[in-house]
Amino acid sequence: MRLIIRDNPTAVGDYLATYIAKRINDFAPTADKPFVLGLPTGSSPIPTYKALIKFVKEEKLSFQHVVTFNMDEYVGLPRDHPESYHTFMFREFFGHVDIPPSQVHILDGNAPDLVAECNAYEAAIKSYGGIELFLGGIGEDGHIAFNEPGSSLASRTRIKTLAYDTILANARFFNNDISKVPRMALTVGVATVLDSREVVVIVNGQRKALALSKAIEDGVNHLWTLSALQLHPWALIVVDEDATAELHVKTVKYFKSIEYVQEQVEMSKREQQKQGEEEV
Ligand SMILES: N[C@@H]1[C@@H](O)[C@H](O)[C@@H](COP(=O)(O)O)O[C@@H]1O
Repeated sequence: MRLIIRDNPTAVGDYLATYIAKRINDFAPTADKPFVLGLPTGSSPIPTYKALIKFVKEEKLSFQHVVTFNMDEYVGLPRDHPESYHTFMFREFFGHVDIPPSQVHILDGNAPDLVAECNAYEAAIKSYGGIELFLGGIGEDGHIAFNEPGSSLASRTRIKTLAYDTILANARFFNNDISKVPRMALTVGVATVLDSREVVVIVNGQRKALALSKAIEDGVNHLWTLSALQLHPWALIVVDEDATAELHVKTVKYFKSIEYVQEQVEMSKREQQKQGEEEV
């Protein structure tokens, strides 16, 4: 697992957008071989979405051949409600990039048969050969998607009852009226996320500092479902300075040193390449 620390949420967003754009461009997606991207909602990904939109406007990136799967959706909230994750995604991202709407997948929290809806979602992910990169956010209790504390680390897309802490945290999107926050959601499972070839998670702010330390400094534990990332062969967590508040100084120094060494390696690769080009 790698941990990248940036000064603030905007710098986190810029880092992630550059990272994701490079992954998509290097993949060189086509209609027959689309790039399959998992996406989150919440305030954390907004700076990343803004920076990605800018790349698309500057024609440095295209979502023409990108297929997306969102992490979760509330149950019972009308699709066009301002706080549904459908509305959020089109307002904050899809409405501003060149993705054909037919390539967007978001769970339907109003489906007549919610279990069938979840099973069909897993099947749709499989039909595309799995997710290439899953971008995620976390809750203050360390939940990834809506995999609340105690969720099975082997879980798949399913219906989840929300933890009281999550209902309280999300009340800010419903005029601070707890009674308006849906009690249930559909969410991809921890195993769905772990099946992706790469997982990238955003953690911003001091209120998520404890979750970050539990997830990376303690063992794998279903009470902090983000910790399951320790089992993933290619996981990256990008955080702002505030989110590191509960980490040991040693942990922060260790991950910063890894990034520093990586930069040195890349710099010397670039220099060798330049020298080679000059010799030709
Ligand atoms: N189900 C979503 C999560 O997928 C998201 O990661 C989290 C973080 O929200 P924010 O980024 O606003 O803190 O909110 C909800 O709980």
